[in-house]
Amino acid sequence: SGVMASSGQFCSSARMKYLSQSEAAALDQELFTDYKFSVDQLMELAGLSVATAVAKAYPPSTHGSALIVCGPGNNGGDGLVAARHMVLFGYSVAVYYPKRTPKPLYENLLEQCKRFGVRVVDNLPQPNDLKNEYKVLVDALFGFSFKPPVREELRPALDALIDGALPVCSVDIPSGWDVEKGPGSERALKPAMLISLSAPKLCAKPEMLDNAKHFLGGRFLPPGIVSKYNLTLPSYPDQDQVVQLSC
Ligand SMILES: NC(=O)C1=CN([C@@H]2O[C@H](COP(=O)(O)OP(=O)(O)OC[C@H]3O[C@@H](n4cnc5c(N)ncnc54)[C@H](O)[C@@H]3O)[C@@H](O)[C@H]2O)[C@H](O)CC1
Ligand SMILES: [K+]
Repeated sequence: SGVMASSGQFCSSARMKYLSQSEAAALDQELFTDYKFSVDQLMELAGLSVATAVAKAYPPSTHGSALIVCGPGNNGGDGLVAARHMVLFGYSVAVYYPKRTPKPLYENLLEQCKRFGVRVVDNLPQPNDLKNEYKVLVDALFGFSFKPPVREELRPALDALIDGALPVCSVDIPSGWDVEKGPGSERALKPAMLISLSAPKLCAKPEMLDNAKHFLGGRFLPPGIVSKYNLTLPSYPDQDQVVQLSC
């Protein structure tokens, strides 16, 4: 349990448990092997959480056109799920998905996107021109399995997020950051918002996030995992899937 800030938001950076990269991977594995979740199940909840948090901070009434940059792993899968939910929330949504992993999971999510009216774009405009077409970017390029430095093939996708001059909402990890040590260089992505999934990772400490908004999403962890990893999670309001952290 944490301290309630005057705003009513959860603030407990001193006591918040931040996961290392190996703890995040172990927790994830345990959900599949011991708790018998399927990837699809957790990805759906993760992606719905992302879409919900984006809509709270950048609602469709003011930020109605979104570009979601999806990477080759499950972080990209979360982005594909979020894209579909954002259409239902009233956004016009485009997805840029340059490196596709040929697995039914991702192929099915992409087909669902198309059927829901998500535009799949094969080329990006120059970073400076992104703001002519979009109001908000969702960074679903790399999650907790990322190991810097970024390989050449996905450098242009990351550069679009860095140079796009638009608010970037990062899914789980700001892409390009070290999962534990954070941004690393001056050129690093500076997201306007981070949606940590299941529990924040070390790079989500307030001193690294700067002034970015921070949400926690993925209200799906079994109590046994919460106690085993000593997670200090805020209470989610009502039946919400996301909660905003105030620090
Ligand atoms: N447990 C949960 O809360 C859930 C988390 N989910 C999301 O899954 C990601 C982690 O997914 P994973 O597939 O393990 O890896 P990533 O998406 O982070 O990326 C792997 C992908 O990226 C490539 N890659 C790695 N390093 C580099 C590099 N330096 N340059 C280029 N490419 C790189 C690698 O080859 C892979 O293809 C987690 O963060 C959550 O977002 C799930 O949705 C389920 C619930
Ligand atoms: K990301």
